[in-house]
Amino acid sequence: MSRVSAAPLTDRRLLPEVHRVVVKVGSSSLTDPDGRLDPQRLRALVDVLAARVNSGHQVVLVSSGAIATGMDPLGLSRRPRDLATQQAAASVGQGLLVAHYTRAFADHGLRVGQVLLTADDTMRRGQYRNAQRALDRLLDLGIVPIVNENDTVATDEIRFGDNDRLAALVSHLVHADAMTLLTDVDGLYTGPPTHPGSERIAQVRGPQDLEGIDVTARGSRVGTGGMVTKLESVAIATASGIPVVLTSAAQVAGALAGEDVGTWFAATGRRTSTRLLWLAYAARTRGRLVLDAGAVHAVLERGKSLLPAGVTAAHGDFHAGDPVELVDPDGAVIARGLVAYSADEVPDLLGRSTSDLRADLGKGYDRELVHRDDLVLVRRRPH
Ligand SMILES: Nc1ncnc2c1ncn2[C@@H]1O[C@H](COP(=O)(O)OP(=O)(O)O)[C@@H](O)[C@H]1O
Ligand SMILES: N[C@@H](CCC(=O)OP(=O)(O)O)C(=O)O
Repeated sequence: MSRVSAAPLTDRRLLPEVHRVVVKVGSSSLTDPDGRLDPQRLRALVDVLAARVNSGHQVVLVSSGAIATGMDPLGLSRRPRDLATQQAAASVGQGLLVAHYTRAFADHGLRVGQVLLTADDTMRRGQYRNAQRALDRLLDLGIVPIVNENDTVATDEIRFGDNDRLAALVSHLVHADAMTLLTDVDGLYTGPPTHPGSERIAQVRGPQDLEGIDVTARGSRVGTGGMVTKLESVAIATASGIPVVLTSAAQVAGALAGEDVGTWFAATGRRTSTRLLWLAYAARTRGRLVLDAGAVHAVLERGKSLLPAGVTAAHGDFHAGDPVELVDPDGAVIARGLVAYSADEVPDLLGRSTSDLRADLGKGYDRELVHRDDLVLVRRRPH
């Protein structure tokens, strides 16, 4: 029987009981040494996930590997670097990848459903609800959703590129009890795993446990994000109450059984709105607003909206509704927010009181520059 609960899971030994898990597998765990899809590795993963589903649990699989799978049919010996060829490879590879999953899960009597998402789909309310409904229904029908980024329509500016952060947002979307990130290393190490002296970190209780850890080494040849995007993903998930196990695909059975494999990241916060989660951790900002000392105090200490009067400069080319950074007079980022005006309107507003703006420019120009509901304070990042 699976455990259904609103409180974050605090003990990894309870993982076998949780109802809904998201499992993200990276390209590096599905490929051979030449970077091509290795169907044996895919099957080994499916065997473990199918056993879990067949024992009454739900699994959402976030799988990379479309580009890697498309390399062979396109005659590419290396992973393409330019966006257009990556999109072509993903377009060819995604269908083949899902065909492999369809066959492998069918051997266990299970069906799969393909779900392709863009960053927008995990953030904008209309799309978000749609994706949530579809995923919920698939799970209710006993189907295993297989999620990937919709590579062919994602442009450079808005794409995730890696699936690590997508997996965290999907975990939030489906109210997962836990997330598992599977990669080509068996856990987080104190430094690049190939360096002598680097040691596996068994447990991370919060950002403080990550101080001094070197995650800058390039990832595998086929993967994209490396450990940096994995820790960003972990930060998103754990901050919204979802604990994470990071380990290798070879250890997935042990990880889901709650054994001491890989690295366990405890939940650090509670569920929050997806929009603010996105704003805090994942959105790419379009500009920055420089606050004076009074505005910094109002935003940080008094929970206020940001008014034009407290802003001394605006940089960037943003539209109303875009994410921007709020920085203090020294340039340190203190918050992120959705700005209510476009970049060309802002210069006329700066430093002016709302009554002055209303009298001069008319009603509508007395609104906040960034409303409190559209603002998140920037927490320390774990790297
Ligand atoms: N401190 C660290 N601990 C573990 N792995 C690290 C660390 N720093 C860098 N890495 C690298 O991150 C890589 C995994 O990322 P990536 O290649 O993007 O995998 P995936 O395709 O699974 O997303 C590993 O191969 C490893 O070399
Ligand atoms: N959507 C892309 C994912 C890119 C990728 O390689 O991601 P990852 O292996 O998770 O670092 C694909 O399916 O090829």
